This record gives sequence, structure tokens and C-alpha cells, in this order.
Amino acid sequence: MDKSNDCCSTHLIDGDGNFNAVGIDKFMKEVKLAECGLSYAVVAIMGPQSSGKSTLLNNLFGTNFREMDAFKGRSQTTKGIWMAHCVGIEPCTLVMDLEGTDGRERGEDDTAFEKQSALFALAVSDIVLINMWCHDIGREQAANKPLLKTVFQVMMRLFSPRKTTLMFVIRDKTRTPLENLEPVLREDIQKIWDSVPKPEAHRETPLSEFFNVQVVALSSFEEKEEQFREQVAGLRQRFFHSIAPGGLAGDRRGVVPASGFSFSAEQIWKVIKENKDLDLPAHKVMVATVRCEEIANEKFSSFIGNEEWRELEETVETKPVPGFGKKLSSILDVCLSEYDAEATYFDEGVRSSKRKQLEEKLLQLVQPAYQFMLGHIRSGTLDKFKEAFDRALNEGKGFAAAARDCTEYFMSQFDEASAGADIDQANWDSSKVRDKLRRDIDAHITAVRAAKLSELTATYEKMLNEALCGPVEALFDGASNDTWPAIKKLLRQETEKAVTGFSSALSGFEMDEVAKNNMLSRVEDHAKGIVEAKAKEEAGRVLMRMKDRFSTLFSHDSDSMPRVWTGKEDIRAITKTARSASLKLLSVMAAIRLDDHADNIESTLSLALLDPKAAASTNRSISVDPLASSSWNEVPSSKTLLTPVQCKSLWRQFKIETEYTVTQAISAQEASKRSNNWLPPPWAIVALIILGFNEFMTLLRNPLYLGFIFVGYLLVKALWVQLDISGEFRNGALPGLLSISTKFLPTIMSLLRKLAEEGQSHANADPQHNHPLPARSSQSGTNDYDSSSASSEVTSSENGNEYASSHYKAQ
Ligand SMILES: Nc1nc2c(ncn2[C@@H]2O[C@H](COP(=O)(O)OP(=O)(O)OP(=O)(O)O)[C@@H](O)[C@H]2O)c(=O)[nH]1
Repeated sequence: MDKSNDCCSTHLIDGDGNFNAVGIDKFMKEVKLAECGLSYAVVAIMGPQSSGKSTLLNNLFGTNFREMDAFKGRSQTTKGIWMAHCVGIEPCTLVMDLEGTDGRERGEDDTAFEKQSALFALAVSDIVLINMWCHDIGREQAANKPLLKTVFQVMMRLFSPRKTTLMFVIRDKTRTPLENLEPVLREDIQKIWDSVPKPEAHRETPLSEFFNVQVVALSSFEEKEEQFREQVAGLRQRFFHSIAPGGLAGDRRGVVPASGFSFSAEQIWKVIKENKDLDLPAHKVMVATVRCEEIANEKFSSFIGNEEWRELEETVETKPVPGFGKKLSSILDVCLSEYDAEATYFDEGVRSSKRKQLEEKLLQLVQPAYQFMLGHIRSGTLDKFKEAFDRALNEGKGFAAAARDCTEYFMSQFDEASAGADIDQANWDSSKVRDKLRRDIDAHITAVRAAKLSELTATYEKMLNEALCGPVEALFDGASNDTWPAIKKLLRQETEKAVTGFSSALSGFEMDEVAKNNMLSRVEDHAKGIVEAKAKEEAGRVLMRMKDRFSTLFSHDSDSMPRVWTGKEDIRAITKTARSASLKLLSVMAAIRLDDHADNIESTLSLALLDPKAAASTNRSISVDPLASSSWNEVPSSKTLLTPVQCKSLWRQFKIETEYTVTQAISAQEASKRSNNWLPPPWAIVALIILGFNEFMTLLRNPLYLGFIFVGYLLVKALWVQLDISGEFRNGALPGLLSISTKFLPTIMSLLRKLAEEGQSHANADPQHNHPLPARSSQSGTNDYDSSSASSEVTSSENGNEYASSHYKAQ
């Protein structure tokens, strides 16, 4: 029978002392040893070569170790150490069949492997069966004596050895009852124990401290097979629940968890082969360290490959994952509890330190995902805060209250959400992200606050602009003594109104008094600035305004009716009034007078510009022009709109530009006077009537004369109109005469030509109806007269209008 093909037995260490790690791993998987934890037992059998060890094990545990064929003779069949799984015994029990001692194959001196395998069996097994022939008991040259000596010697090489059960299996028992055999055997054992050299610490240590000695006797398999089987079946029962308290196994102090068995065995064999002492507690820790490390690494790798984790990690990079903390905690929990389950039977100190390391590694791995999650929570909370804050402001909530409430609410929202992202395994600090959120919120509030404040300021400034610009301009338009007081009053009213409104609008911001007052004073300054800017603007066009005012006053009477220069008006007085009114405008526009400080700009200006002679006489002693200065005495330069020099220059310009209007008026007045004087004086008219009374009467009595006179009148009138005599004389008598004299003859000629043409055309058109010429001429003359008269009237009317309109334009 070839043992290598057995499904449940494997060559653990070969004859040359090589450890079959691959084979044992495979074996462990087959028997599912790793799942057993500490619930497993290891049995080893030692004994002389061909003493029926394999036969016993196969019968006892249902194994399939190779037995020697009885017909081929007693030669060594078991080389090295074999291992098999005991069939049907609970808990899982492994059995090791060791190479027989005192074998002829290795020679008498080659005890190295024997000792090594004995030490290995003692270090690894809970129960060691010592197979011996019954007839060897009490014999001096017994085959098992060297074996026992070896066992006891190697036992000394184990530090803190656990108590192992040494079960002496007496084969081929004789009729001598066991009760008689056992004391002899125990005596033999004790003698051997006493003869073994021991270290100082164990010199007095009894055998029972190290070994739990048991003795069983079996009938011969060959001769009394039936009895043998019965006895073996009874013995088998003792291996059930061997590790339970009071069971067959020893104290199991050095036992390693089943999953570490293969590694532990390999390491023990390695140490034994290197001929070192075996420190089992240290070995246990070493095995635990290596195995826990392996388990931890395996769990870490399986965590990295975990689908759920990978999905979570991938998702959280782009968006928040609801229930992040719970999900991640549960994945980590599964991983760590798997570790716990597998490492549970290893040394507690090692196990927990490796668990801690695994946990740290896992937390390090998942921390970036947590940071992503916190980042999403932070940005999401910030966005929601902005929305809610805007909404609260739009609903009319006070700025500071809205900022405070929203901040408080959304910070608590963040705290809640970040608590949801926390995992049970770590106490991660989210305060940095929280602080960042707080900073972002504060920055947003500050930005919105600044925008709102500047919006409010702009609104009130705009209101002030609207309230002040137009009225101030109108007030400057009618510049008078009351202008600046009126402007001051208007400014005060509007400023008060704006400040009150602005102040109540600012109340929602809960600003400190100083800042608030600063803002209010800025609004006040703005109002003042508007007035000053308007004043500067108006001062820039003061010349135009002065001219307008002059024209208005000059060309209109006290009822604001356009003035017609009839000759009765006092142009000098009118001019003076108009100029002094214009000067008033100049003096009003010369400086900003928003404070109550009085100045004498007006008097200086009127003295220097309106009445230069008086000024000259007043200042004779000083002989200095009061306007030859670039500043007014009482007015600071910031409030000066027009310096004295500018005023002087403006006045000069003004006078030049208005002079034409005055000249025009004077001319018009003279022309008017002349046009009203064409009739002879009344006394001449009375003398003419008295002296010419007879001639008039004669003419009236004779219709022919009357007709001649009428025709003559028509001719003179026609000449008057044609020559525009009244028009020609408007520019003076001499130019009129000269002009008429040059135009007289051509006009007569053209008049006659027209008459001739008229007569010709009538003769050609209707030769039969030859109307009498006088009648026709009379009609024609009448028409001419009418049209001329009308045109003359129109012309004069147009001239009148033109005249009026020229005056109007001048205004
Ligand atoms: N006298 C006697 N012979 C036995 C007994 N059991 C087995 N044998 C015989 O002993 C011989 C050796 O049997 P194995 O079981 O191979 O002995 P072993 O100790 O495993 O041999 P190695 O592996 O070579 O050390 C076989 O021929 C068996 O038939 C027994 O109880 N009494």
C-alpha cells in the first residue's frame, strides 16, 4: 500500500529531515484544520522499528499508514514522520507516525534524527504514544530504554514545556495482569528519569511535572486479533474529547491555533534541526506574530478588493454618499471581525497589536474618502447657506439677524452631516473643515454685506442726486440773495430725509455706532458734494447765464412782455438794471456758501464792476484793483468757484457780448423815433388846412381835378412802394436820398414799361373789346395799389416781426 496516495495522510518530514510545507498546507486544507481554532489535538507515536505502530494507528484512528508486510520480514517501512487525520474522532485529531527507533537502516550511532523527531513530537503533540513490547518491561536491555532516555533528555531542551501525556502502549501483553506490569514499568521510567542529567532549575522536579504517564496493554494483533481490536476500540474511546478538561490531552499551554499549525510545526522543526533549544512560549508568540500578520495582510488585501468599498470610494470622489459613515463603518467592521475570527486563538497581545496595525492601515486607506465626503458636505452646506441667506435677505429679514441665524443653522447642519460621515472605528477630527466652512461663510457674509451697503449707499446717493440736482439748478437759475439760504435749507431737508432713511436701513446691519456714523456722514458729505458739484457746474456757465439774464431783463418789460423800442424807454437805466442783475448772478456764483459765514463778494463786485468810478474814488488812497487777486478775503479757496480775477475777466467778456444788444436797441429806438416823425408838425398841418381851404373846396367841387389828383396819388404811391422810401430812410436821411436818387429813373422806366406791356397784351388778346383805357388803367392801378399796399403792409409787418424776433433771440 502506497501511503503517498492516501487522501488523509501526508509525509510531514521526509527521511532526510526536509519539512514538506507544501504537502502539509494541502493536508490542512483537506482536513479543514484552519477552521478548528484551538479545537484540535495532535497525537504522535514512537517506538522501536516494526513494533506494529502503523498497525495500531490504522486500527485505532482509521488511518491508512503503511504497514509492513508480515511475509517480507521486519524491515523499516516508515521513514521520517507521516501525518494523518484520525477518522471520526472529535475534535479534529491529527496523528503522526514517527520513524521507528533503533532501526538497522540508520545504524547504531545515528541517533540524531531519532532525537530530533522525539523532540518535535514532544513540542507539537498533546499525546505521545510509546509503543513497547510487553516482554521488554523490567528488562535491562529493553528496546525502549534508549528511546525514553532520549525523550527525557530532549524534554530538558524545551523551555517551559507543557505537560504532555505519555501513553505507554504495551504490545503483545501476556497473561500477567496490567496491575502487576504497570508498577514495574513506572519503576523503569522513574529510573530512566532519574538517570537523565537535568539543568539546575529542574534537578528536583518530579517526572509528573512534565509528563502525565498512562499505561495501556494490548493483546497481540497477530495472535489475538479479535481481542486486539476490542481493546483498540476501547482505547479509541479515550481519544474522544481529548482536549476537554480531564481529557487525555495534556495542559495544552503551548498549543497554537490550528491555522498556525503548519507554520508552527515548520518553525519548530527548523529550530530543532539547527540544534537550538526550543522556547515554546516565545515560539507561540512568534507563530502568533507571523500568523496574525498574515491574516491582517490578507484582510487588508481583501478590503482593497472589496466591491462595496471600491464603489463607495469611487462615488465619494465625485459626489456625497448618503450614509457614508455607516456604510464605511460596516465594511471596516466586517473586515476587522474577520480578522478577529481568524486570529482569535493567537496570543492576545500579538493579536491585538496586529489588529491595531491593521486598523490603522485601513483607516489610513479610507481617510481620503472621508476627506472627500467632508469636502462635499462643506461645499454643499456652503451652497445651501448662500441660497438660504439670499432668500432671508429677499424676505426682508435684517442683515445681521439673517447672517446670524443662517450661520448658526448651517453650521449645525454641517455638524450633523459630518457626524453622519464619521466612522465608528476612528475619531477623526473634522474641525479643520468646519473652520474652513466657517471662514467661507464669514467671507460670503462680508462680501454680501459690502455689496448691500454699497447698494444702499448708492440708492440714497441717487435719491439725493434726484432730490438736489434739479432744484439746486433751478435755484441757481434765479440766483438772488436768497439762493444760498434756500439751497442750504433744501440741502438740510434732503440730507435729514436721506440720513433718517439710511439710518433705519442700516439698523438691520447692527453696526457699531462709529461705523454707522461714518456711513451717515459719508451720505451727508455726498449731499454737500452734489450741491458743490452743481455749483461748480453752474459757475462754469455763469457767462451764458449772465447773458441770458441780461437779455431777459433788457428785452422784456416789468410785465415780462417783449419790449418794443418806441423811443420813450430809458435804455441806460434798463441796461444798468440788467447788468446789476447779471452781476448779482456772478456774485452768487462766485463762492459756495453752505455755512453761515458772511462775505462781501457782492459789494466788492458791484463796487468794482458796476461803479468803477466810485470804486476808484474809494480806493484812491490805496490805488489797488480789488479784483486783482486770485482769492476772496473771507472765502477759503476750496469754497471759491470764481476768483476775483475770473470774475473780472467774465464781466469784461459779458460786457463785450452784451454791448451789441444795447447798440441794437439804441438804433432801433432811433429808427422808431424817425419813423414816427415823417408827418409835419401839427401847427404846419393846421396852417395848411386854414390856408389851403379854398383850394380844397375847389378840388372837391370839380370831379375832374379830383380824378387827376387821384391818378397822381396812385402814381406817387406806386413810386413810394417801388422805391421803398420809408425803408430807405430808416438808415438816415442822406443814405436814403442817395439810394432813392440812384433808383428813381430805373423805377420810372420799369413802371412805364409795365404799363406799356399791359396795354399791348390787352390789345392783342381782345381787339374787338377795346375797353376805354382809363377804366382799365384805373382797374389795373387799383389792383396794383391793393397788392402793393398789402405787400407793403406785409413787409412792414414782417419787418416788425423780424425786429421783434431779433430782440427775442437776443434774449
Ligand atoms: N507480534 C506482533 N506483531 C505485530 C503486531 N502488530 C503488528 N505486528 C506485525 O509487525 C510487523 C510490523 O508492523 P508495522 O505496523 O509495520 O510496524 P511498524 O512499527 O509500523 O514498523 P516501522 O514503520 O518499520 O517501524 C508486521 O508484520 C505486523 O503484522 C502485534 O500486535 N504483535
